[in-house]
Amino acid sequence: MTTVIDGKAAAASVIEAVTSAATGLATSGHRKPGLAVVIVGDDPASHAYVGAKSRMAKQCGFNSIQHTLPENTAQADLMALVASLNANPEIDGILVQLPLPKHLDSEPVIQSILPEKDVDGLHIVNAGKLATGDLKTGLLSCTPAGAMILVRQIHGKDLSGLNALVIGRSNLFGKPMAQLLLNANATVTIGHSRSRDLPELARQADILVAAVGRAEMVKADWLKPGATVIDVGINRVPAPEKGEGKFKLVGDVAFAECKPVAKAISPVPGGVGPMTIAMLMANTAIAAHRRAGVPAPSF
Ligand SMILES: Nc1nc(=O)c2c([nH]1)NC[C@@H]1CN(c3ccc(C(=O)N[C@@H](CCC(=O)O)C(=O)O)cc3)C=[N+]21
Repeated sequence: MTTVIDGKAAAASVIEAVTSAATGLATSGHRKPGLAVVIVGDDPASHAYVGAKSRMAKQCGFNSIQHTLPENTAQADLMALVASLNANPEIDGILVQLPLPKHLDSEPVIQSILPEKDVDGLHIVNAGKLATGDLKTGLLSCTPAGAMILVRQIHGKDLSGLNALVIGRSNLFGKPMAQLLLNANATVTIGHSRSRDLPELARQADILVAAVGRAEMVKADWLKPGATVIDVGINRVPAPEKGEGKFKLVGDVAFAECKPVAKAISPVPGGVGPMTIAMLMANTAIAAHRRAGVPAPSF
């Protein structure tokens, strides 16, 4: 029987550990962890995600603040807000929701966040620590860190001898995911839109991680029988069966046909998505402990 990986349950247990870590800080006389979420513009999907993050932060016992800036915000004003959050001693974590409106350049904004407050793990210092094998002193990118916890549920910590394929090469996900898998001793391949034969690469993978943003691209005949499949895609597609003009979420993996071939598979929704938010909370708790000079928990 195929295991359908329960991302909601895994996220709930991370959140429980984060909440008790936050309580521990508060009862030992420290500030509660402070998370600042910055959102620019009116994109409804972004507002939905940010709302979920702010709610979860409150649930964890954090001091959660949200800055909502208008669509026409200037680059300099966004940079100034980040500078003030960097300087604010009550703030342990800063997240600038992506994507930003087209007239803004996200890279200088992200790189201006203090690395120790970069709970998205996107600052070059944090990316560089991961790339050089330091997984202890920086902050890890949330979605790959969450996906890795799901992989560990199936295979344990040591992936020696296993072939892993990551489809997608973004700084946000593909590259850090590949590095986490490599760090766990997997034999890692990164596939992407210019790869010659993705299905053939996929058929060699014991662990297949799909993050391309193309609905149900990975088919059953791409899988090595017994593979573990982690679906990072989030695609909103029309769902006429739910009614006219309705949509549903699907991943990058054709779930129904792949499930019988896989050993384990993460669904969309209810797989990696909830883990992303949980790891954001985990990073904020870690950052708060470090800034308080208290040994940080690991998740
Ligand atoms: N600076 C930044 N950091 C991010 O981490 C970041 C971002 N910008 N921009 C957008 C993406 C996307 N993202 C998700 C988080 C949770 C779910 C999630 O919980 N999804 C639910 C379903 C939610 C629904 O129904 O819409 C699930 O998969 O079960 C999905 C996607 C974080 N992102």
